[in-house]
Amino acid sequence: MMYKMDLGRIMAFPLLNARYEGPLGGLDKVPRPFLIGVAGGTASGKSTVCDKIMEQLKKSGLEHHRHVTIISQDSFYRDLTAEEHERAKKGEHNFDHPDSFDVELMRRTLVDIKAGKVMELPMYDYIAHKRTTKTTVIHCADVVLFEGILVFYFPEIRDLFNMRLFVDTDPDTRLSRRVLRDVEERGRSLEQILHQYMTLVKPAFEEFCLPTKKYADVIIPRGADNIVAVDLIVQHIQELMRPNRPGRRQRNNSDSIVGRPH
Ligand SMILES: Nc1ncnc2c1ncn2[C@@H]1O[C@H](COP(=O)(O)OP(=O)(O)O)[C@@H](O)[C@H]1O
Ligand SMILES: Nc1ccn([C@@H]2O[C@H](COP(=O)(O)O)[C@@H](O)[C@H]2O)c(=O)n1
Repeated sequence: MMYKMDLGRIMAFPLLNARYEGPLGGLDKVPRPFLIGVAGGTASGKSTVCDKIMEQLKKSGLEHHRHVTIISQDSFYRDLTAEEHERAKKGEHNFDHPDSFDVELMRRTLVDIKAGKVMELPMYDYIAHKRTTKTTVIHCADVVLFEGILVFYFPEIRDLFNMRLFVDTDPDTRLSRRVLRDVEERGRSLEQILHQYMTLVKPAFEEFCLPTKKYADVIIPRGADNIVAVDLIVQHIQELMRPNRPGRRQRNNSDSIVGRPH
């Protein structure tokens, strides 16, 4: 019998829970889905890097075999109280603090995704400051990219990743991109953006996001402009997922890929 479990608007359909082995038969020891965490400051290019990785995995002809999905940590913002909502409208709610996220929901959802469950995740509306009725469905994914400012902050989330990337873009570049994006796409005034940035976003980046860079397997300077880094990452994923790869094994969380920074 199919039943629907409501996880605070994140739904799981356990009937469809059978682990998808795909056209390649056994997966050897490479975990599927292969879960990649992508962290970095606001407007560093996390989403753009994820898009490039997905695009290149598809371009390489793997689309017949590989399903790639991108999820945003923003789908896991806690619901705001009426009072918090009023503050958010003035750029005075701290969306960059770890307490802004529903970490347990995030963890359960990622664990379910790793277990092969079909999930439907709500998308986030930055104008209304809440999750929308629009959803992304995740099923049969071979590679899942999970991007967000604090995806490496929580140990219980960090430890779930098979690969960790940190997008390291100059703060001036990030601020200028954020201003343009938030005016164009998130319905913000310049004054509100700068006030929120200086009082909340920048201090939280320095306190909570930047220190998590040390957990990355690969640091990507300049984000999606760094074609070499993106190419190397894609090649590595392809190599890991190549069928019948000799010596393929489950990655230990302490393994380095290009070199773990200290
Ligand atoms: N390499 C780049 N060159 C120019 N603009 C970029 C570049 N990377 C991202 N952007 C733009 O900057 C903004 C933030 O990028 P995005 O990938 O959404 O960052 P994040 O996911 O880290 O917030 C977007 O408007 C995007 O189009
Ligand atoms: N209602 C919201 C929710 C989040 N933010 C800001 O978004 C940033 C995270 O998204 P990125 O794509 O930039 O990584 C974060 O810095 C929050 O300040 C917001 O302004 N309003």
